[in-house]
Amino acid sequence: MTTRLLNAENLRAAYRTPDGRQVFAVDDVSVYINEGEVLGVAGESGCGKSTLGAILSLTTRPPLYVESGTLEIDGKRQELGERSKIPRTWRGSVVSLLPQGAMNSISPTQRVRDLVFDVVRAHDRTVKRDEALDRARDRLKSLDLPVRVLDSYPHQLSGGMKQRTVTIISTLLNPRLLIADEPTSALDVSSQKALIDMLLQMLEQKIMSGVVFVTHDLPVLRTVSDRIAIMYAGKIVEVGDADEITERPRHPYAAALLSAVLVPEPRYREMRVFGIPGSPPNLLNPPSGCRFHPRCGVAYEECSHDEPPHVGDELRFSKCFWAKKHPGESVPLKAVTSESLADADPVVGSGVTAQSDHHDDEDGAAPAAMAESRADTSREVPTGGVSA
Ligand SMILES: Nc1ncnc2c1ncn2[C@@H]1O[C@H](COP(=O)(O)OP(=O)(O)OP(=O)(O)O)[C@@H](O)[C@H]1O
Repeated sequence: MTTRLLNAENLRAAYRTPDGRQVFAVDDVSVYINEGEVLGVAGESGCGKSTLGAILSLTTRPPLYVESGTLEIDGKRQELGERSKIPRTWRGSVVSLLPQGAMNSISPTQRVRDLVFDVVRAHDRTVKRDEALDRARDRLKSLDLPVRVLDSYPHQLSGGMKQRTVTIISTLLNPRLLIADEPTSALDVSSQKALIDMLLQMLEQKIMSGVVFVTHDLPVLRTVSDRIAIMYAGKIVEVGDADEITERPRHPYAAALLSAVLVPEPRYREMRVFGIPGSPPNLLNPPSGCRFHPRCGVAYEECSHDEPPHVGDELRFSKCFWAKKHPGESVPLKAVTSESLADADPVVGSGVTAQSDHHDDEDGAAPAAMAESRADTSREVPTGGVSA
């Protein structure tokens, strides 16, 4: 039986610019996570992923503010908004953030053990130094990592070990939910694999019960996630099972993101890699209708002025007129390649480019370092590059 860990509904948050305008970087977003799940959040730079991570981890600070929305974790409901008071215990022990670039923010003059003490102490004033260090030692041992890292300065650790160490420190309070923002982006593939293995081990050991994994790296997401949410211009445009999304995208933006993944494996060299034309909109003044329509190769006339419909159920949906007119179908990659745009049926957009026909037919091969990260779900990764 699945148990709901997080329900986040109708989240809306904006940055206030110095001249008093508002940039809604997350606009009416709802997501959920079941106990034991990893939810991947993908999208190009500037689509609102980190902002969503900040809202979910209750770490928003000016100029970002949450206008509205609700968070429910383990059945406990919290209204969000500028005036809402978040119980202190929620931050760190209910939900914890592993922020982007965390490993570079450790003070070079502080040993890891001092950081451990500071973090635990910040949440529990009564804790003794030895207790905090014992907790960290036990945690390192349970994850098969050397306890000597506690005596190290950050510069004495490799990039991969530093990232695993900050991950352990940010989960010392056993949060129910970890929000990991681009945790693998600065790592080489073997360090990525080590971090992902460790996160999955932590889930198994119930150190935390769910992870929101934010990245623009779709191959990594497919490996680690149970479900993936695709974000575009502050909105979630498609959600589904990780394999479903990566193999049968139902939103043209998801298809375009997949098409932009580089494919270094020799057997895929003949595949074409397309970019996504244009760039995400300025959120000060987003396009009307579907925000992707100016870049979409299969857009209809109504996409430019009407809000796209929600097609599907909470397990698998996309917000798209094309999906509404083609229920259950994945975006035909052939129909959105640049060659075939000229023949494509009612198109008003400038052309999403997508990968070759081979994609539909071929099974993927995982980059060696990532392949067995999740033995129970053993997802194959068709590509090895970084998208978007
Ligand atoms: N301080 C700020 N003031 C105004 N707008 C901002 C500010 N910070 C971010 N934004 C805008 O908010 C939007 C979402 O940014 P966010 O960092 O959440 O995106 P992202 O998808 O996480 O990108 P990245 O992968 O580059 O971190 C962007 O359009 C960005 O321009």
